[in-house]
Amino acid sequence: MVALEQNEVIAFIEANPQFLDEYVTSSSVSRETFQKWTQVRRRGGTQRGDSLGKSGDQQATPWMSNDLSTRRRILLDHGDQTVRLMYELATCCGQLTGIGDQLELLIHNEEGIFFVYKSRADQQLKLKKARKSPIKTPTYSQQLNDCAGNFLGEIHFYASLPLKDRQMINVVCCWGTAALHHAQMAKHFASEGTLFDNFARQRKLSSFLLDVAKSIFQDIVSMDAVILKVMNYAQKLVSAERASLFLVDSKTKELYARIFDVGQGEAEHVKINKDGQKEIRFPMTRGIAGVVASAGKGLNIEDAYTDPRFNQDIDERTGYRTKTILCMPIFIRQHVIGVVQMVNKTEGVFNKNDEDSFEMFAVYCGLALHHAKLYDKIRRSEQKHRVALEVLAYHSVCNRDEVAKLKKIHLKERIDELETYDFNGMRLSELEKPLYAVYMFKSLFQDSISFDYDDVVRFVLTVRKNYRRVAYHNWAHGWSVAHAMYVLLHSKKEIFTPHEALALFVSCLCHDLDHRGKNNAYMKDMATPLASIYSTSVMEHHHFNQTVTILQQEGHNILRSLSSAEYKTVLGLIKHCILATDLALFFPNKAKLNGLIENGQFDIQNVEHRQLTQAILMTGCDLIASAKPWQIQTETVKVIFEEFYEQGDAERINGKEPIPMMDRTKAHELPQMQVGFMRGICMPCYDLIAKVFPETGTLKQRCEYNAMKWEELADEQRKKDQDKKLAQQNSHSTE
Ligand SMILES: Nc1nc2c(ncn2[C@@H]2O[C@H](COP(=O)(O)O)[C@@H](O)[C@H]2O)c(=O)[nH]1
Repeated sequence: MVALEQNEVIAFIEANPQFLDEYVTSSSVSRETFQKWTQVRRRGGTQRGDSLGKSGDQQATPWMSNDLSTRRRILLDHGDQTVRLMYELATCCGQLTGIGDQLELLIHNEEGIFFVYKSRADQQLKLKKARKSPIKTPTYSQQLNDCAGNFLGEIHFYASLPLKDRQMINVVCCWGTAALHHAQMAKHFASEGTLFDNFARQRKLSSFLLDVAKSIFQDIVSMDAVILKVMNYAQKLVSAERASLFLVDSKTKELYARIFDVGQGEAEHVKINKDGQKEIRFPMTRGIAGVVASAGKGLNIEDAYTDPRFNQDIDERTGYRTKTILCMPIFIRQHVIGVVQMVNKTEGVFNKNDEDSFEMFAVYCGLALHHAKLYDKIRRSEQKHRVALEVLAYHSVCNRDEVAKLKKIHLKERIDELETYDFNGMRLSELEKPLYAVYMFKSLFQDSISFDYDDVVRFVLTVRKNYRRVAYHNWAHGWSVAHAMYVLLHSKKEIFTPHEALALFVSCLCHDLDHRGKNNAYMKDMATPLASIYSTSVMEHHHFNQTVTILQQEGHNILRSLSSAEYKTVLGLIKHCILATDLALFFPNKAKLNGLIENGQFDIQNVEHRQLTQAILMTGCDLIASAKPWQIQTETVKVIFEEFYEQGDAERINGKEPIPMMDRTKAHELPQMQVGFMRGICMPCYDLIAKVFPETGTLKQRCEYNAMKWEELADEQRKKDQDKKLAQQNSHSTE
């Protein structure tokens, strides 16, 4: 192997700078040799890494020494001096790369961009405004950002830097800026005791507050239980011998102990019994707790008996000797609702940290109290609600006499008059309607569904009881809609399965349960409780809910022979059908079904198509009055508008202008409104039904006839109005 001349070696290295870096940092060179080399680099006055910037820091900064504890101390002691820490970081980079005299540190702040240098005179760091256009361009710039990504400054290198050095600087600066962040945090905490104690305390406080939050939201059982748990935490948090919670009695301006004397460790506390025998109660003008509750500010008392405000009575009553007190107000919505008091620090007095932690604890205590109060309030209102439901259920369920009375009446095998849409349910007596409803149920399902006859009787009678005595949306309407569905199902038994037919019939009978004679728009405008429960189809959701409530009453479950899966399916279909009676849903349903039929895609065996058909059938039955003989139509419309006008009157009383249809001052426009309703809703509905079930064509014809009759009346009304107008004009002209 030929030995190379020294100048050949130097020429090669200068021509291949990365070779030296790769060789020096490879395993060919031992750690000791590497460190010896870097020490050598450190000693030379002009050698790389001794100074920083032009003025240079001639005093070498031992970043390369083995023991960096001194440097670490400098970092921690200057945690709040960002520029100093950045200077140290730049110095470190200079030493690592060996070009400390060929780099500069620039910092950016709201006043501009500045060079950082150490003055030779006093070795202090100085800032010098940087030129807008620098004299020379750095070969490499390392950005320095803080942990939030804010730009702090940059280190400019003016010597060529191999890739490895740049990567090393990048890594060091990443760690350096993170260390800078933590040094700042540490400095902040260090002002209140040792760094690590504060971190430990913060960690303990955080886990305590997290536990409190968990106990509030996860295992809340009662207000006392939560408060007791919270008090125990707090007592341990500030190492107090005892803890007490006093609540403000705003009526008597007193404080009373909700939980008193939560002892160290065990869960012993003086539970306040209901008759108040042991209750600790005193005026808000007395004691440290009274002062804190009145002023709304915390107090840290180092020697209770030397403080004139201290109330010794309680010590005398309990035989306990109070020395130190830490007392904080508890706020809910800016009001002091109580005070929480820690007594006798286990060692010494309560310090600043205890005060800070306890202040934060008091917030959580307020949260716990507030939540517990809300929870107790909810629990009480739930009990009240349950009682109300029990009372309601008792009075809204049919009684034995009603059932016996109905069962006495013999049901004919067949009531054929019921098998036509023209049947006039209005002429039935209050007893015949439920009887005929039971008959229709029996006639439709006796061969397909197993049911208890008495259940059906009770169910029908209770459904009747749960319709209100409003002008139109009453039991007679429910019965009439169920009758229309009966006629269809009786004539076309094969269309729907027994369960589908059952759902359809029951839905019609129940579809307006507990209707108040007001529509959904009214319920929403008046912000009624129902409107706050249901966001869409308010009344229809309520009608369904009432149906389920009745089915759940003892002796009313007409579906009890179904399996749980069948029951769930039928109930789901009942919900679908009742919700479909919301006229707002008719239009999209109609458009969909018409589209399927016109495109030749309609398939009655398709589940979705069946449900659409069921929805349109519900609307058709719901509006059956419009397809009844004219006499029945006019009688029904009379009560419909009576109900409309009552709603309009209620809206006026509440300062709202009713729509014309509900405005009794526009009663003369009724015929025209009916024309609109018949032509715009009823006719399209029956037209669509006839497309699916051609034999229902009579409904469409009857509806057409009624629409024409309303048009005649509307014409007559228009003529009258014109004559009246003419007469008025003539009378004005003669005057
Ligand atoms: N203007 C008219 N409105 C009518 C008529 N028949 C019924 N209706 C209204 O339609 C819906 C039906 O839904 P329901 O389930 O509540 O009965 C309802 O708002 C009725 O007031 C009519 O002939 N004219």
